[in-house]
Amino acid sequence: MNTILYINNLTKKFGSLTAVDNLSFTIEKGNVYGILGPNGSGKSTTLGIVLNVVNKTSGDFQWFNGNTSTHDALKKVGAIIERPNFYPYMTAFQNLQLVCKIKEVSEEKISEKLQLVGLLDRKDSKFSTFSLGMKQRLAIASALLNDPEILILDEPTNGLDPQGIHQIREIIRKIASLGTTILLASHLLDEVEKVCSHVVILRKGVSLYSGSVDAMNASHGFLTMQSNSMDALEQALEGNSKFGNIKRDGEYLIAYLNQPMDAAEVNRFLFEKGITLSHLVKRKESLEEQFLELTKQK
Ligand SMILES: Nc1ncnc2c1ncn2[C@@H]1O[C@H](COP(=O)(O)OP(=O)(O)OP(=O)(O)O)[C@@H](O)[C@H]1O
Repeated sequence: MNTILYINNLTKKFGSLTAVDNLSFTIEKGNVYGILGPNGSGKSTTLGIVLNVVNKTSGDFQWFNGNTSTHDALKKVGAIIERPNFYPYMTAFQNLQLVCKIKEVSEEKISEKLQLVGLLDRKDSKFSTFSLGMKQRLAIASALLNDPEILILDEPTNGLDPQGIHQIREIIRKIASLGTTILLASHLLDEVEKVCSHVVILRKGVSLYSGSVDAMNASHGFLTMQSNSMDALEQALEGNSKFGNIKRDGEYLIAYLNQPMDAAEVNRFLFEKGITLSHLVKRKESLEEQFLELTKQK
């Protein structure tokens, strides 16, 4: 495995508030990672720490197997963590020329990157005439000028209209397909589901889930049940390790599965315990339901 970033027990406190709490995860080359969480869950703080603009309180992180200093490693990182800001009276091309000078890279890359973000035909337009979506696309082109190993984006589609959102997501997918690793922070589950292969779900700085989006989708689902003896039903389910979280929801009991189990097997198990069901429905949670469930708990 080719590790791009390794984060181990990272913690950031602002006074008494713990913004990032013992966070650990690893970014491997070639994947698209999402840090997903509601506002204030610590996404931007985490990105700030690994980009050396926020000081950590404890824990560590290591870029590229620790073979280079963070300062040198960050030369191989492209990041957009603020609203795109360029010179308004200069054209897209002129702005990127300036970035090339600062980054000490060849201007030959400019057309290639403008093409990638769909702005080549607007290269001679002034930045001030760009829509927010175009500004964001120019920022992506700018961050890619030195062909970074990883592109970091903080809420890349914030404030954009549906078409702008679609364009940015398509561009992210294209960049990933060309081999660049991507880390993006988002509060939009839908965005992470559409764009990312891996996800770290944060709530109040704590990681609730870390793994592939597919594995999360492949949860074993849950059952909604009703019986004339709800207490006996609850007790029977609690005594079987195949069931995880069990909770009352109005007249129903909801039981999440730890392992695969079909409705017939559940029915048989309960019947053998002397419990008959008046309602039994098995459902698979959507990623959204899982996300809401995860961020609600604890
Ligand atoms: N400089 C700071 N001083 C004090 N508290 C801060 C500072 N920066 C962030 N915080 C707090 O840390 C917590 C995490 O903030 P952070 O911006 O990392 O969350 P986020 O998940 O990126 O949310 P958002 O999408 O709203 O920016 C919040 O409670 C925030 O108020």
